[in-house]
Amino acid sequence: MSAGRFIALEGGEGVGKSTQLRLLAQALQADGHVVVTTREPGGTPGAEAIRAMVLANEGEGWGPRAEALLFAAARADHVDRLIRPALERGEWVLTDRYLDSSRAYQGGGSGLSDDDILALHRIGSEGLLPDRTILLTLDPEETARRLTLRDEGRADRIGGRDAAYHARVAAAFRRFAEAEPHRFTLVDASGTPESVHARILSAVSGL
Ligand SMILES: Nc1ncnc2c1ncn2[C@@H]1O[C@H](COP(=O)(O)OP(=O)(O)O)[C@@H](O)[C@H]1O
Ligand SMILES: Cc1cn([C@H]2C[C@H](O)[C@@H](COP(=O)(O)OP(=O)(O)O)O2)c(=O)[nH]c1=O
Repeated sequence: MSAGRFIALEGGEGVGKSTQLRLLAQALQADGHVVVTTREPGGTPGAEAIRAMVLANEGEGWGPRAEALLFAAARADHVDRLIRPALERGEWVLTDRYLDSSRAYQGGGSGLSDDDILALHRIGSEGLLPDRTILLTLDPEETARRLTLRDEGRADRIGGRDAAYHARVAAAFRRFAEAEPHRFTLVDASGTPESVHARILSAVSGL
């Protein structure tokens, strides 16, 4: 039985992660693979319950440390009850966001140290990393245009933070990709969905 592979799509809000995840899943299924698609925060009932709490605009929200703990707890349930079992069955797992979003948002955006975020990941998920992380990059103007078309100005608690916050997030993602070239593939998210999909297909061909 062919071993499963674990792929994460990462990047800022609105770059096209969900769109590309669907296209990649279809391509892998056409290739005969069993593919599980999922997202973070979420993917299991417990993780989705945490998602609702952490992204809701109501109430006073969470400080960066509490936020990092909540995302790590959601991930622990997601890894334990969905990701690891699927990989052990030899299936492919594609997730829309994973650990590097915590590193970029709670680390780069909110200032927690990368060591602290990685320590939470060791505790929560035994440090499980994807076989490949695809980082979608897009200039902020085009990203904003796509978000406006999709969300008509609505934003969740984190998406609604200011441009400087999201610029720190984007810079953090790039730092991670430069530091771990074996795991990350940088993909230009501009152009038609099909053209981005073609770039992603060539990025995962080695897997
Ligand atoms: N290549 C593309 N060109 C133009 N619009 C796109 C492209 N890919 C996705 N979109 C649109 O942009 C918005 C954000 O895409 P989405 O896949 O939801 O991004 P993310 O999951 O990264 O937030 C959606 O309305 C989607 O239909
Ligand atoms: C997984 C994860 C997501 N997030 C944030 C990123 C997003 O603002 C939000 C997830 O919402 P999401 O649905 O991914 O937003 P979008 O589709 O616009 O990218 O949670 C973190 O801050 N830390 C994390 O560990």
